[in-house]
Amino acid sequence: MEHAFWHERWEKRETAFHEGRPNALLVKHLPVLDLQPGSRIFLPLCGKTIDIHYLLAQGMRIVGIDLSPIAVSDLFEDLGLTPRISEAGRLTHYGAPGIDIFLGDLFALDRETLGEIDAVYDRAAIVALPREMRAYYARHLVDICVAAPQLCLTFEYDQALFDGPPFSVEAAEIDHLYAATHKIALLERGRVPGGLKRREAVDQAAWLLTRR
Ligand SMILES: C[S@@+](CC[C@H](N)C(=O)[O-])C[C@H]1O[C@@H](n2cnc3c(N)ncnc32)[C@H](O)[C@@H]1O
Repeated sequence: MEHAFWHERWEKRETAFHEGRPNALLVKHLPVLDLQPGSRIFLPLCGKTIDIHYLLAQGMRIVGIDLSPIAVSDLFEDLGLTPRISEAGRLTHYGAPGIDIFLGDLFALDRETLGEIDAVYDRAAIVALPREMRAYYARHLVDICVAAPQLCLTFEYDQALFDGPPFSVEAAEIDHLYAATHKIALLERGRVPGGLKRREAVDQAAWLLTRR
C-alpha cells in the first residue's frame, strides 16, 4: 500500500487492526522462539500494538518500526514513557529503556541501524502488504534480520471475497518467500474467531521460520 493510505488510516483512526489485548497466538507460541529476559525482538510495521506492552512485561527488549508518527507517539503515551528522539539517517529514532522505535519506512531501515536482534515477530505486517510488495518485504527482512528466527502470523481466505489489507497469504507463498533461507514449521492453523470484514471463512496461521 502507499504510505498515504496508512497515514490516512491513522489520521482517521481507522485502526481496526489494533487489538485491545495481547495477540492470543503470540502468547501461545512465544516460547518456541526460545527467548530469554533481555532478548531483543523486532516488530516490523509495529503500529502501537499492545503486543509491545506484553513483550516488555516478559522482560524482552523491543525494536520496532512504523511509518506513522501518530502510532509512534500513541505507543509511547500508552506505555507511559517519554522517548528520547533523535535522527537516524532517513529515520527518526524514539528510544526509552528497553525500547527502540524507528519512525519511517521499513525499507529505509538497514542492518546496522536495526542492530542485533534475537527474533522477529510479524503480526499484521506481511498481510498488510499487497502481493507485489511482499516479495520485497521478505527479502528485506531476510537481509536485515540475519539469523534471527521469526514468528509470523498470517490470514488465509479466498482473496476474491474481499480486498486487503489484511491480505490472504497462503502457505505456498510463505514457502515461496522463505524456503530458500528458512526452515518453515506450521505451528497452528484455525478459524479467526468472528471472521474478518463480516466474513466467517477466514483462517489464521502461525509459522515458525528458522534460518537454515
Ligand atoms: C495493519 S497495521 C499493523 C500494526 C501492528 N503490527 C499491529 O499488529 O497492530 C500495519 C502498520 O504498518 C505500517 N506501515 C505500512 N507500511 C509501512 C512501511 N513501508 N514502513 C513502516 N511501516 C509501515 C502502518 O502505518 C500500520 O501501522
